[in-house]
Amino acid sequence: MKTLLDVKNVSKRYGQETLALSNVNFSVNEGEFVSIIGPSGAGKSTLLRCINRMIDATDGEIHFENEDILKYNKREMRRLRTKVGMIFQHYNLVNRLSVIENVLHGRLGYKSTIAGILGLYSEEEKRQAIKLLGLLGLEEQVYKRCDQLSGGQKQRVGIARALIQDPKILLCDEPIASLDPNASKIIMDYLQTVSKTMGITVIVNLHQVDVALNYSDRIIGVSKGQIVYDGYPKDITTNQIHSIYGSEAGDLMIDLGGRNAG
Ligand SMILES: Nc1ncnc2c1ncn2[C@@H]1O[C@H](COP(=O)(O)OP(=O)(O)OP(=O)(O)O)[C@@H](O)[C@H]1O
Repeated sequence: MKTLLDVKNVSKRYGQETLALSNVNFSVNEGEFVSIIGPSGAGKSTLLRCINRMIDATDGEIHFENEDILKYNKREMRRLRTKVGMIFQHYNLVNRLSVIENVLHGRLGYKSTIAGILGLYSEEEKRQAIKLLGLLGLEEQVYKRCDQLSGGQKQRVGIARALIQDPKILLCDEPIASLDPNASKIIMDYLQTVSKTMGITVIVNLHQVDVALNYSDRIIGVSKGQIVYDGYPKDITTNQIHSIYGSEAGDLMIDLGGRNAG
């Protein structure tokens, strides 16, 4: 297995008081599906934002395809961003634009500013957008405005927009937090398909422990900015879930099927 991402001794401070990440270490292999779980404020979003350099880690190294991305200049950062697809809780779509226009925005990282502003996309890019929307079950929605879609459909547009970048990795920050259980299942199934059939690595921040256990190759548990679990879903115990969630654990409905009690 080839390592795609290697996070070494990463810390992130906001101002003087908040140490959001403290000496975080983990690596992710190509094609792996990893869920990051932990209570509110544990540092999950901060971690994803450091990986795509939306924010800068205060300390440590982040290697992506064996290069330290914290040393990247602007041009290298632009190249990195085309390889990293982002999926957001609130979709981050332009609601007044059509579905296909939103998907094509995923190509902007490959274009000059002028071509981007003028919305100049090739026929091949448009064909690819329509193909991806078809794969995500949105063939009927291609020319609709995004504000006419359900939450689950919007998130599928978000996935299509990320995939048209031709990414190596998808970073998904609470992708199902605004969705009902049915729509959530559809989104998680698509993310799993992306990982298994396209070989794209997926890292997903999740609040729902049961979903993380069902879908992931690996679980990373974060508490107070530190990794407190890194292993297979099948090996996680109720005690470990309690140590990840602390006092919030009692509110979680976790069914480990009696396998890992203790
Ligand atoms: N821009 C910021 N400025 C200052 N502090 C911040 C900022 N963003 C996050 N924090 C703090 O850093 C810590 C980690 O926050 P983060 O959003 O990464 O946690 P999280 O695990 O993603 O939480 P949630 O599940 O609620 O989204 C929290 O204490 C938060 O208040």
